[in-house]
Amino acid sequence: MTTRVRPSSKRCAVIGGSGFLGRHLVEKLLERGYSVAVFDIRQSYELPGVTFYQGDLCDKEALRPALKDVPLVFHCASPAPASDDRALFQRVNVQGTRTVIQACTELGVQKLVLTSSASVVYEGADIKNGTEDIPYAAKPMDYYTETKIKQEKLVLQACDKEGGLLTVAIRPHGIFGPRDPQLVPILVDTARRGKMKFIIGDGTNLVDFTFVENVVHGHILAAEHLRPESPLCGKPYHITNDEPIRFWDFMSKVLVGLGYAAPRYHLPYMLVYGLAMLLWLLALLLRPLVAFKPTFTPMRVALAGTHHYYSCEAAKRDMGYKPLVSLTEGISRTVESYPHLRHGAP
Ligand SMILES: NC(=O)c1ccc[n+]([C@@H]2O[C@H](COP(=O)([O-])OP(=O)(O)OC[C@H]3O[C@@H](n4cnc5c(N)ncnc54)[C@H](O)[C@@H]3O)[C@@H](O)[C@H]2O)c1
Ligand SMILES: CC(C)CCC[C@@H](C)[C@H]1CC[C@H]2C3=C(CC[C@]12C)[C@@]1(C)CC[C@H](O)[C@@H](C(=O)O)[C@@H]1CC3
Repeated sequence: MTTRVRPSSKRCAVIGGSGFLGRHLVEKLLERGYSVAVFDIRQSYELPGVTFYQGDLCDKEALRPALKDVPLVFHCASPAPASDDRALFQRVNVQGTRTVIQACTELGVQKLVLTSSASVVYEGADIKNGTEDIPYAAKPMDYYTETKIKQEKLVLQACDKEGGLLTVAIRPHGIFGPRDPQLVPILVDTARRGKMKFIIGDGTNLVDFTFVENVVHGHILAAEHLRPESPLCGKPYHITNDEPIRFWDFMSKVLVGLGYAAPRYHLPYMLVYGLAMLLWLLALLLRPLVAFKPTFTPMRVALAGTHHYYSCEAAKRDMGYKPLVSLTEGISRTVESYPHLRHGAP
């Protein structure tokens, strides 16, 4: 007779656990007494209590050992949003997520928590205090968003309260914190090239930036509250700092904290957006001849010049969420963590 090993409830797997959010999540899970299997295409660190499995999440056979006897899986892997490789996004975020769901189902995983994004409802127009019932973007602004929508739908539709896999999606927005590979590094790179002198639009647009530890907290609460009878099943939840801030104030605080000048001169939003569209088209047309990647993409310009902040009331109500780290504290911890990006650093 074969006896099935009952997975320990303090075991979990983090797909994408070598990444920025993934590693912060792994560290907090370890602190809370979980043992963690990390599955990622690359291994970026070593930690006691973590077993690494290196592989591509599109490969079910590679995934199986990492998800075996694990009741809880976090899926926070994705190609970098800055990539413009549509086929890669489609393969990893859509096909790969299908594979993750199949593997979870076949191996008897009980809960799957997906890191989605608040951008799944953003199409360039203002969103003020947006709730989870806003429809998905009909015209997603880039391939990343297009495939995050498909991915979230797949995961939420897979939720089976009748003894099968339970699923929930967390939609963070503008994650920042120590070791972030994109927001602060891109900002500093743009400033070092002298391009952060300008404010796009009138500078009053409010945006959510969310400290990474709050995002982690939201993921763990979601996992621990996900049960067949809970309202979380098959639902998306915004996780924010609950402190919308002017986009340009946030950028200025980070820049000034690192010793750079804050942007000062205003440029009309429509002018910069039009130029970004032109550049994007040019880059597309010239791609066979020269490869160049504009810094100011239409998506980035839209994010910099419109309101986009979201309500996290549903997460407060259904899982007792409350941000643990304030924006001011988060910004100061982030700035301190980048000595090598300070103005004048070698
Ligand atoms: N950073 C943000 O502002 C933000 C905001 C909202 C949502 N998200 C979502 O959060 C998640 C984590 O983002 P992040 O900022 O930590 O990104 P990241 O690039 O630091 O981490 C992603 C990880 O996924 C891994 N990965 C990529 N393709 C893979 C594959 N085929 N197989 C296995 N592993 C693979 C990468 O190696 C990397 O370690 C993503 O799903 C992203 O869409 C990020
Ligand atoms: C070039 C300048 C105008 C600004 C430079 C900073 C930008 C690089 C970041 C400001 C807001 C950021 C952001 C993302 C990427 C980096 C920025 C554009 C995301 C698009 C990354 C992917 C996430 O899913 C999005 C989300 O929904 O949270 C991010 C939104 C904010």
